[in-house]
Parts: sequence; structure tokens; C-alpha cells
Amino acid sequence: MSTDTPQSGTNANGDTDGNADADDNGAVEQRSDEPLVRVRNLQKYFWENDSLLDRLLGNDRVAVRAVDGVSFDIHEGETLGLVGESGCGKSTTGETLLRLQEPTDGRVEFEGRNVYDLAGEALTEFRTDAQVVFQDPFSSLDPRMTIGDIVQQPLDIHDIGTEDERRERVRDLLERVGLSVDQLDRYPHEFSGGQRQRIGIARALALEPDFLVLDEPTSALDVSVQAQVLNLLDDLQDEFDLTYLLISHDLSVIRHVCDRVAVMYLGEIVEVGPVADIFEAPKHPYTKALLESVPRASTDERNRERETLTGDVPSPRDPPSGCRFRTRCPAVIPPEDLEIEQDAYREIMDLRQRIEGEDISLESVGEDGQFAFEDGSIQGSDVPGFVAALKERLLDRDLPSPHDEIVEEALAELADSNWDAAAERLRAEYESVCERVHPDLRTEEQSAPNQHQPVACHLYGESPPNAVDPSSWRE
Ligand SMILES: Nc1ncnc2c1ncn2[C@@H]1O[C@H](COP(=O)(O)OP(=O)(O)OP(=O)(O)O)[C@@H](O)[C@H]1O
Repeated sequence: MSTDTPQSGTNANGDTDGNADADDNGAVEQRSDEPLVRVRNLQKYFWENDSLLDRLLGNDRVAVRAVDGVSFDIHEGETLGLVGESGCGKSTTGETLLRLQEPTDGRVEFEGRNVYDLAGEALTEFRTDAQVVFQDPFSSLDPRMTIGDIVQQPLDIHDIGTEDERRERVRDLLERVGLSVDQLDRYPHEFSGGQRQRIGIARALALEPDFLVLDEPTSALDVSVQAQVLNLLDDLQDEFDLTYLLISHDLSVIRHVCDRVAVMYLGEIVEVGPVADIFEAPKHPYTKALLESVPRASTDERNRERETLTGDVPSPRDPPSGCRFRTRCPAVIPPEDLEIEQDAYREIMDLRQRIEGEDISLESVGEDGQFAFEDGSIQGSDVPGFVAALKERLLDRDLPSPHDEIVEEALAELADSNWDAAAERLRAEYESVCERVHPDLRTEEQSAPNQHQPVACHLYGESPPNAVDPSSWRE
């Protein structure tokens, strides 16, 4: 963990300047040391409607794309933060890379070996070296076991040492995490939340691991206790040369303890970089919005107009095409030849999304059944009034010409319940590169040596698809 002194000059996946020497011509020689953990294109899908009964009933299998092709490295001794809104796939990433879940595709190397190929002794070694601390100390500790037995359990399972040696190790561990050995024979319910998390940490350390996945280690704790547990993790990292993947939705935790941070959205990583760069100069519109949504301490900052994340996170069962954030993105890129202000474009894109999702109650438009639908259509003479009422309900602003006319044409299709035609009218005019092309995040191999904050966004492509200045859309 950094204690607020993050690395600088780190490339896509954590190579630091200290390890990349520039020669006289400015050419940079890459560091030779391998990351401790290398994740490449990791995918984990959960399948719904996948039972025998579903097959007999002819139900289609549905993939929940919890993790959908993530790549990152974690270097020895560092803390990489994984941050994103609830449900974006953070825990599944952590569990899959520890092989607590089988991957759908992709590769995870730990000390250079593919974790998913390991068997026998090599697998046991990996299970010893890589451990996890879960969020909820209440449910992750067996209530029927004493804490001595809980901490000793991994030593028993791996048959390490004699009974006396194991007991001695448990005592050492409990003391090291700030608990008293007198408490050895007590049960989890006799401890506070913070103490229970210390027990979970002691158990994770029992086998002397090199690497810990810390999955929201402090989110179930009172704020006052959170700092104590984070400080303990920091001390333990120094003392035992630990490498951490810290999963958290809490940006202040990430900022306080991480060296680098990977920002996750809907199963993908959208930006990676040193923690100071990500917090001070975020690039991806999602990262910016995530940071904007954090309450500010200073009055100046509090009074500043804040653009927070709006709109629902789409389902991982059917993620948006192209950039997954484009359905909420305040910087979604208009077609090259279109003259339109960003706010108006966003509003039209939102309207199209609602039309595509048939997410408008047409029967309730207007006053008390003003527009009666018969066989899916309203009377022709009512169409202008219907379109005006729809606009009033669905749009927050008056659109300039010619956009107003195009939107009216699309809405008029809804007078005949022609959802597809309405969506098509808008798609024909307003389709964005963000929905057509998936922006990839470069991996270490693909990044220029001086590119230390890769971002998966068309605004930052080598040849941006549209002349939008990324710094201009919000300041
Ligand atoms: N066993 C499962 N079966 C089906 N879907 C699952 C399963 N586990 C997770 N998911 C889904 O996968 C997606 C990612 O979940 P995950 O718990 O990894 O997200 P997260 O970012 O860790 O969220 P949180 O912070 O709320 O824990 C979610 O949509 C979740 O509902």
C-alpha cells in the first residue's frame, strides 16, 4: 500500500520509471521483472436458465457477463485498487483470479504460471500463496468455531506443523493483528465488527501468503474502525512483503491506500493508472463521473456544480454495444458531420434508448386518455398534439432546428406504435462511434513506455473519431 505517496511514471500495467531506463537517445528499456499477477482477457459469465427443466421448456440460456475480458498486472509489493459501482464485477474478478470460481475464458498468471493449469502440489502452493479477506466478517466466520480454531483451520487443512506449533502460530497471528491470546477460546459473536475483521485477516495470513485479495475489507465497519483496519493492513504489507488487490467501491479508501487503481464498469476495466493521476487527472468520463459523485469536504468544492452519475447501470445480461458507458456518458461522441451541443445530443440519445427499450407508456400520454389508441394507432388529426405532449413529457429542453424536426418525425412513428421505425429514424441521424466500436484498453505489451494511464475511450484514440476536445466537456 502507499501511504499517500503513490508511484509516479508508471506505465499501463505498473512498470515504474525506476525500472525503465532511458538511454541517450531517449529509447526506453523495459523492466525485466515479471508482475506477480498477470491477468489477460479474463472472462467470467454466469448462466441463467441453464437447468435441465429450462432446456426441456426450451428456455434460452442467458449469460450474465460479470467479468468480460479484463487485463491488468499487479507487481510485487504494490496495492492495486479495483473500483466501480456495485455489481460491476469486482468481486467476481477477485474470486476468479484466485480460482475460487472457474473462468469462462482468459488467463491468470501467478509468478509466471497459469493458475488455471495448476494441479496437485502446484495448485496447493498457489492456494497457500494467494488468500482472500472478505467484506463481511459476520458471515465469513463459522459461528460454531472458536477464533483459535478459525485461524488454525488453514494450517490443519494444509497439515502444517505439529498441533503445538499450530497453536503457537495462532497466538502469534492474533497478537499481530491486535487481538489478545486470552480470546482464543471465544466465539465470533463475542467480538465487534472490527475485531472480527482482524480475525479474518489473521486467518488469511496463517499460511504466510504473498498475495491477498481484500474484498471490501472495511465496508461493513464503522468509519472510526475502518482506518484502524486499513492501517493494520498497511503495516502487515510492509512486515510480510504482501501484494494486495484491494476491491472497493469507496474512493476514499482507494485513494488512501492504493498505489495504482483500475476502474471497472459493467464487467470491463475502463482506465488504469497511478492513484494520484487517476484522482487528479481522470480521463475516462466514467472515472470523472465516479469522482464527481463523491461528496467534497471543502466548502468551495461543495458549492461547485457537480455532475453526478445518472441513469441506471445496464444489465450485464445485455450490455450496450460499443462502449458500455455510452448509455450514461456525458461526453458521448456525435457523428462527425453533426452540429449539436453535447447536452442536446445526450438528451436525444436518452430518448432513443427509451424508444429502443419500448420504455414509454403511450396510452398515458396527454390528459386523461386524451389520445385513444385503436389497433395500436391514434387518429391522424391527433398526431401533432400527441407528438407535442410526448415532447413535453420526455424532453427537458427545446431542441434547436433541425433536431427538433427529426425528433418530431421519430415521435410521430409512435402514434402508430412503430417503435422500430422511431428508433431507426433517430439512429439514422445520431448513431455514435461509441455504440459502433468497442474501445479497447491497451495492455502492458501494447502500451508505449511513457503511457502510464491507459483508458478505453474513443475520446483518447490515436486518431479520435471526432474532433472533441476531451478537456472541454466539463471543467
Ligand atoms: N453466482 C452468480 N450467478 C449469477 N449472477 C451473478 C453471480 N454472482 C454475481 N453475479 C452477477 O454478476 C455481476 C457482478 O457481480 P459482482 O458481485 O462481481 O459485482 P461487484 O462489483 O463485486 O458488486 P458489489 O460491490 O455489489 O459486491 C452482478 O450483476 C451480479 O448480479
